[in-house]
Amino acid sequence: MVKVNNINVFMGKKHIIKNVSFQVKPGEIVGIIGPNGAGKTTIMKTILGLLKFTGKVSVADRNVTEDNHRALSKVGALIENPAIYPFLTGLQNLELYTEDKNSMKTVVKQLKMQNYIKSRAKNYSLGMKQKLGIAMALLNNPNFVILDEPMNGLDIESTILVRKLIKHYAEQGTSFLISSHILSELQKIMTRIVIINEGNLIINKNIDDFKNINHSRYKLLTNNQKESQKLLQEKGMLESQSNKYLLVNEKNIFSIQNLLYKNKIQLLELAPQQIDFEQLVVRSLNKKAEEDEI
Ligand SMILES: Nc1ncnc2c1ncn2[C@@H]1O[C@H](COP(=O)(O)OP(=O)(O)OP(=O)(O)O)[C@@H](O)[C@H]1O
Repeated sequence: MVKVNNINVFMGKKHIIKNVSFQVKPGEIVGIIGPNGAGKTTIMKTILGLLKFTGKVSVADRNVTEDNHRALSKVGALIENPAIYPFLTGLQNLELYTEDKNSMKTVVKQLKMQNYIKSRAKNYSLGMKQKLGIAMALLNNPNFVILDEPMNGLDIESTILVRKLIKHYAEQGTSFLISSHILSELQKIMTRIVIINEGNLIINKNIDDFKNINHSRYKLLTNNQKESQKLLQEKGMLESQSNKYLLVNEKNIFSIQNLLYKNKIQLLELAPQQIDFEQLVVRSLNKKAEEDEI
């Protein structure tokens, strides 16, 4: 559906996006994650042909360039603040962009905006404006939707609603590229994760593969941690340690049990290390920084 191939973006002399490549397949929900200033919005704008770039971007096999946006006819987007005319009603704003009034009404209903859609947008709250922006991105049955921080300003009920709606559209084949700082929100919907740091793509994985990559660590507790640590270090089997546990690799757990047994050390606990999604992302970012230093 969407192919981003080796793109580079410069702003002045600053190299903002560095050889980034990834794809979004039909029905995929790709979460784009990274620290502030990493380049997430820049990548989104590049795909929309809003910036000068080198490399190749294509949507449904048609190239997007800064001067040619024809490939984007079935692409919806919400980038930064939605472009809303304040003195028009929400509905009038939508009517400016819609090709089909029935599908527009469906989107309004899906986002539960009926109560205020006929009042002027200048009186909308932040969350109401955000929902109008999302509605604009979903107009005209898009086959690809870009959402930059879509949950900004939304209350819990709206967040759940938008999440369900994104899933619903994806099930019908619409692809999504979504950035967010609320990792737990993206975690619930994304099917692929792309991590960007300082303009580089450092992870591009199916979400299940991503969750599994760091599950190979086990935490170990024995009745003699000091001696265990020494033995494991000698054998090169100690990955790291926390206050309470020694951390080891799954591939060594049988050898470790033998080693402890031979040395008459009692095993108290040996279990997979549970880490949450946020820690996985932070660890991926740190790992890349460590590799760069070597
Ligand atoms: N118009 C511009 N001129 C110069 N530099 C820019 C411009 N727009 C963005 N940048 C720089 O490009 C880099 C990437 O910015 P971008 O907005 O893409 O990051 P982001 O990952 O979306 O960040 P955030 O999470 O804070 O929104 C930053 O270093 C930023 O300072």
